[in-house]
Amino acid sequence: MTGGTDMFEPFDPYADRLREECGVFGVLGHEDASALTALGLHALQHRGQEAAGIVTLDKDQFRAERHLGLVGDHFSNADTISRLPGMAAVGHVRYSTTGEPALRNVQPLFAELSGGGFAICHNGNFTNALTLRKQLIEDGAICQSTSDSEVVLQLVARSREKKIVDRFIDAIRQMEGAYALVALTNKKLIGARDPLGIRPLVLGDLNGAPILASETCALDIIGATFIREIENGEVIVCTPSGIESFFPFGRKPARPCIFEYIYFARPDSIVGGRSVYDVRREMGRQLARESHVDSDVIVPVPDSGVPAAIGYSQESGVPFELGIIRNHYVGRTFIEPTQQIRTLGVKLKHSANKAIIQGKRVTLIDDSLVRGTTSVKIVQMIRDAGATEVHFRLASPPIRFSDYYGIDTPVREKLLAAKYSLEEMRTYIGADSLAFVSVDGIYKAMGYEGRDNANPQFTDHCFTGDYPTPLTDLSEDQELARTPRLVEVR
Ligand SMILES: O=P(O)(O)OC[C@H]1O[C@H](OP(=O)(O)OP(=O)(O)O)[C@H](O)[C@@H]1O
Ligand SMILES: NC(=O)CC[C@H](N)C(=O)O
Ligand SMILES: [Mg+2]
Repeated sequence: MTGGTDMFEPFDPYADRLREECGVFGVLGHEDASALTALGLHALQHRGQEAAGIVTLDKDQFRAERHLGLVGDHFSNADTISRLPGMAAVGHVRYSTTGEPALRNVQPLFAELSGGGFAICHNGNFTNALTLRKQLIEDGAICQSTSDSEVVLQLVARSREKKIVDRFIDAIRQMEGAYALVALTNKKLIGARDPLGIRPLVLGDLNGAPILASETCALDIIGATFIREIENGEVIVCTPSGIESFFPFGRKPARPCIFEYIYFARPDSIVGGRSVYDVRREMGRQLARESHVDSDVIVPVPDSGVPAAIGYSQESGVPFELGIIRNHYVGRTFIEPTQQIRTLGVKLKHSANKAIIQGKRVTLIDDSLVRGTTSVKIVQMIRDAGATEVHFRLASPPIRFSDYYGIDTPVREKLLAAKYSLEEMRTYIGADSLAFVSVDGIYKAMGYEGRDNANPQFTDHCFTGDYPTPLTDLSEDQELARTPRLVEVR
């Protein structure tokens, strides 16, 4: 059986798919602030590979360095770190959701406010930023970027409140959508999570210095102790004399994004008190309970399909083998130069381990299927390696809806599960059978009886279309606002 791409549309090996989000980091009161931030960002690199930046504070002097590219390419040498002295720092790794991947949108963003400097890092996406930005520009604001995150800076600058924390709260009260923010002022390190806690943020401690980071893996790399998660709707303010918390939105139940568990967070991170690795393995077990098919070998699609495949194998008793080898020197933004090279497609990243595959009935396990780009190529590759049957199992439900909260999913029409039935998808990817874990199944894997439809425990809009916030920018014609007037050439 071959991939049925011709039936539906031309196969596009460059099709964009689920992308990462962003990672944020901050530290206050440590002499190695910039080096710690560089290490923290390195641990968070999986959350965004387009750009990275660090802003430090040395007495009253802020210093900024921002680059397109990876953390290791720009922040791993002593020269860079020595250019960024100071006892406090914030940093960011970016995968753009609003605003093109150009230098002017690379974070931390910085503004000279009446009370002093203000640097800000944002993971997430504001769903009313374009609407607010249009109003701000009409009112005379000079926007230096096209990023949604800059709107917070503009609103802090315009706030009539006196104290910086009040101005910050005044600004985020006007924002809709998802955010984990880390900001640095002349005296304070500030963190905030949106009212539903859609995006993650944790507090750590390194010898008395508070650390804020997207994930616990960024604490582990610097030997910091995990203290707690920042709560949904919490604003946390760290100063040399202590830590204060504010809840400007009151207390509501949280609805963190379930995709952190499925794909985004690093498996060694603890999110919401759960090991991401354990949850993924449990999702694999649940998948086996729901849709097991006889085969000789369970093969994960590296990287993020591995823990689910281990769980599936444990539950089904079918042996787990590394039937696909991943090339670790291929970045996700690898640019293949010619059409001839392009057609080699996935082999740049994945290759079949023939010794394991030949003559076997193979069950492939991946965490998610977005446009089907990976699965089409992998199924064909496994058949070419001599598999007698190829079954595909997904440790998440079909992704039928776009994300507007910091994950760069393609537009809805390009999501395979939004266009096709299960049988059409099976034909498209060329597998002998195809199954996804159910929505209730992922909640079971998280320790619940199922999804609480009256008060869902997570935001799972990608599967259900149940968006937990207003989507103001979608209801207006924002096409013009999305188009940058300036192209940065270098
Ligand atoms: O259906 P598609 O559009 O191909 O997208 C789905 C694939 O994308 C992700 O992997 P990715 O290659 O981004 O990263 P990973 O190496 O961390 O698994 C995900 O784990 C799937 O394998
Ligand atoms: N993926 C993200 O979290 C992106 C943050 C922000 N919306 C940007 O585009 O820069
Ligand atoms: Mg993958």
